[in-house]
Amino acid sequence: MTKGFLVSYIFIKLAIKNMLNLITNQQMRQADTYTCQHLNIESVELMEQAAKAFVELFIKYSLSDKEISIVAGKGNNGGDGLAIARLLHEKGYKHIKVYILEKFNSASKDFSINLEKLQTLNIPIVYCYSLHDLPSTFDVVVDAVLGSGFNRALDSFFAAVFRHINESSNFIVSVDVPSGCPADTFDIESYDGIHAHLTICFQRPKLFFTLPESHKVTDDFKTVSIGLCEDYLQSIPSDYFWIDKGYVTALLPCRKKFSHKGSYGHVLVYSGTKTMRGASLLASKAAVKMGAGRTTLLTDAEFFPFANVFLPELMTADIGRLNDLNFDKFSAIAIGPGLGISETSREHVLRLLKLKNPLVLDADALNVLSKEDLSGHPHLVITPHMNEFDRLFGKHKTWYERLQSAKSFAQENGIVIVLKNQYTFICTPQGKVFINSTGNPAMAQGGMGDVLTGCITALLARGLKPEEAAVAGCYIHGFTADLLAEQHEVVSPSLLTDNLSKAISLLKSGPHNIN
Ligand SMILES: NC(=O)C1=CN([C@@H]2O[C@H](COP(=O)(O)OP(=O)(O)OC[C@H]3O[C@@H](n4cnc5c(N)ncnc54)[C@H](O)[C@@H]3O)[C@@H](O)[C@H]2O)[C@@H](O)CC1
Ligand SMILES: [K+]
Repeated sequence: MTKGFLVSYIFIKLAIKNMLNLITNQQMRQADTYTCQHLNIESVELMEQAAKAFVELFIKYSLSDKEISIVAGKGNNGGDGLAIARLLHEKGYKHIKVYILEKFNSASKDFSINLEKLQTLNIPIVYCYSLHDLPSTFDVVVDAVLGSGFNRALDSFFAAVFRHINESSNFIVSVDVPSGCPADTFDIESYDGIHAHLTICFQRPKLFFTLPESHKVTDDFKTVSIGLCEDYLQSIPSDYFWIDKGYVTALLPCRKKFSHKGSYGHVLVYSGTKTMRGASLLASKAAVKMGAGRTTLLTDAEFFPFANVFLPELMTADIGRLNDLNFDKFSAIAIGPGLGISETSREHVLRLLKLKNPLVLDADALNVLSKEDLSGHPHLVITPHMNEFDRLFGKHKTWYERLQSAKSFAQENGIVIVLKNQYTFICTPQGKVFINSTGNPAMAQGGMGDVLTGCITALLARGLKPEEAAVAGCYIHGFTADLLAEQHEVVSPSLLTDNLSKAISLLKSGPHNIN
């Protein structure tokens, strides 16, 4: 192992250590047991911590004047529900009612302890043996029937209760996981569990919630720390990591004293067809704003004046004199935005694939290739959306299957695949999947992908490895849009691009307010 490689290997290990590895329910239960033994606490204390963490977030939703119905099972998820009822009562919530579903064979120990505590308070408790014991409508429901212990198909009673809650509640907040959700098997074809408006997950988000299919199960999710031993959690092997701010900030290269434009790399952006040049301009502008030392747009000579007026920082190269171009001077190349589908486009992309330069392929650059063209390019990042991905790799029935295809292709062929999604998946040659936690629906507008391509290419040019550039590029792209979405209903690609460099400074320093 060379010294450079060793240093970067240790760095990646350390950096991964600081990120949330996503784990299964069963692993979470092991962490639960480990934490109690290691910290020498009773499991009921952990339940109290979980309930406190839930309540701390729940109260931010300003629901204290609403009628809160806690619907509880009799396992530990139900125990959490009872503790939450008590803690909300202590916080002054006046309209709390608890419904306990009596169709469990037995109650867990910690459920029973919490029931005893609850019975001493002035909170109505309804023991439900049939659907008729539940009210006809609910305002706010705290769903604490089934959590990670859900392990078999729902019988008709539970299915009917969940259907009733789904149909007659204004706002449903699930504790840890919506009741009846098979979070580890991803099998929701005939889902009959709770559909939450919000799920407050304990300690880790569930991988399933990052897949579009999860919209049947929860509209949104948030994660709270409940005090499980992080060292133990981090030691659990996982291929899935939730990207956080700290990880990305550590990846970003600094701008150093005595540096010059040559220190920050040179990006080349291939221009698109005459009708879609805006796409390559957006990618170029993103590269400039992302801090590339130089950015060159490869386009027809007749377009040079327009490009220069649009962005004076841009340099230009004549696509008509391609054979004279020395590609060695470019630290990273982007092709695809607005490229157009043609035999010439394919020739251009194949030519670039033969070079050693770090390369980002997006949009039509992917549409003119086959899966076979993509193998064995160690400096390659591809950024397909779902349709582009499925055209290359075949139709997929579910997002989980699609993710598995991307994960194995990236690993087997040594490339980075940025599979775009609300939570974009970055699949690496090491077989890991980094899941981007930033971004929002205000970004859904043509040109947004072109900006992402420019962001990733600039970071490649600035010296980041392909997987690092993809992770940091996606995070910053979404982070900028998240800040802007606080003030703008739509975050256009141009608006986002204009704010990239400001957002990077904020990311490094905080506070997070772009205006
Ligand atoms: N793992 C952790 O980190 C912690 C977990 N806690 C809570 O504990 C929960 C897990 O608790 P449990 O292991 O008791 O599991 P649950 O509370 O999810 O469910 C357990 C009960 O449900 C029954 N059950 C399972 N599937 C069913 C079905 N389809 N129909 C009817 N009954 C069914 C089981 O037989 C058992 O009686 C978590 O989701 C979380 O809410 C917290 O209290 C504290 C910390
Ligand atoms: K639940």
